[in-house]
Amino acid sequence: MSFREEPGFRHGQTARTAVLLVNLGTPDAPTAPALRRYLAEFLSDPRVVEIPKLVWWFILNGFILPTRPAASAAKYASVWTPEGSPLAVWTQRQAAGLAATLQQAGHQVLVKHAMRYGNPSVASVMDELRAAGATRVLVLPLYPQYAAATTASVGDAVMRWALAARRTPELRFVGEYHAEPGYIEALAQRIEAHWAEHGRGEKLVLSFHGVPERSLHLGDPYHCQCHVTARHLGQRLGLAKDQLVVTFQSRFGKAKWLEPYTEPTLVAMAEQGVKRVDVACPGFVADCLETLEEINQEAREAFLHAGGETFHYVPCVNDSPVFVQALADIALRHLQGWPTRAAAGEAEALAAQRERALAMGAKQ
Ligand SMILES: C=CC1=C(C)c2cc3[nH]c(cc4nc(cc5[nH]c(cc1n2)c(C)c5CCC(=O)O)C(CCC(=O)O)=C4C)c(C)c3C=C
Ligand SMILES: [Fe+2]
Ligand SMILES: [Fe+2]
Repeated sequence: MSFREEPGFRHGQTARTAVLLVNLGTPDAPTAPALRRYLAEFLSDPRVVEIPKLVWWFILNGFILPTRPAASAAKYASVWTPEGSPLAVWTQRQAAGLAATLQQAGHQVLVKHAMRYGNPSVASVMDELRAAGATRVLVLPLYPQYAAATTASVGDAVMRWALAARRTPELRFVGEYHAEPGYIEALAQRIEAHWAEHGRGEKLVLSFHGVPERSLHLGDPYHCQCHVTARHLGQRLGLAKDQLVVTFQSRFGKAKWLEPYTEPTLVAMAEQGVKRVDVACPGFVADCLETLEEINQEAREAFLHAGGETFHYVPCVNDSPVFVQALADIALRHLQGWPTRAAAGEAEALAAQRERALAMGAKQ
């Protein structure tokens, strides 16, 4: 095994601290070829589909990749913006907002974003950070609830990059922030602002991305953390138990996933006489295909078709200042002990100068 060449080592170069935001990723374009590349990478991750490798290889290459890309591309086309995929646009804005917030608070920290699948890849951004002199990297996955399929997979990608590095930076990973006060507050304010503008539904449905139910029995804390987020949010909004409904969406394949499923729940509500619902997706911090198409188009249609009258989708926290501040709070808590102040950088440069002077003295 050979290890990557590093940027040339220079005495006195200021060691830099970095924060890397990582989200799931998205195709480069709403086209079948771009979807095929993206889905091939995404669905080949053993963290995402946990069935025997060979069996899955045949299913993926024999059935899914020949058909799903075209169908998914049409869905992506319905939410694509002039600036690109919504997930990519919001993630860039979150990184820019976090950089500005940390800078305004006097911290000199590099902030970049990467995508677990697609571009910019985790490996390419870690290379950029190393080239910029980062020797300490805090990895902050954009998933408030920990799941092996998402959070652990981000860790895998960073550690895979590190396995081939000559000089590995110091690494820290944020695992979860499902009960972070700033995140709950950002969600609550989004919902309250929506109510102030549009009025309230009879029920607030909180739809989280699903995972196979098996992962719950294998010890994944995701299901529990979704419910904790929902409980905090319900308390903050002053909702009674029967006004709040937690559901899980985006089921993939035939296995049993976390229940209740979002769309059948909405249909059942409409059939039972609920006329008006609000739906929010707290597990997604950025609007994306799963919120804008699956919820705001498909689930809306199903609810209205089943007799519901008014369906309101509440947008994700995206780049709301309260959420960006929450990201900064989480980052600063995990950065403790690492130099992030300009003064600390200068102190390091001075120490290096002293080291050089001592080395020169020793030679004479
Ligand atoms: C195959 C199984 C999947 C698991 C397990 C899974 C978990 C999971 N996903 C997210 C967040 C997102 N998923 C998104 C899209 C998406 N998810 C899957 C499959 C699984 N997800 C697929 C095949 C797709 C692609 C779209 C499609 O073809 O249906 C997205 C949106 C990306 C975008 O570009 O907008 C997000 C975000 C979480 C949080 C999660 C587990 C907790
Ligand atoms: Fe997903
Ligand atoms: Fe979906």
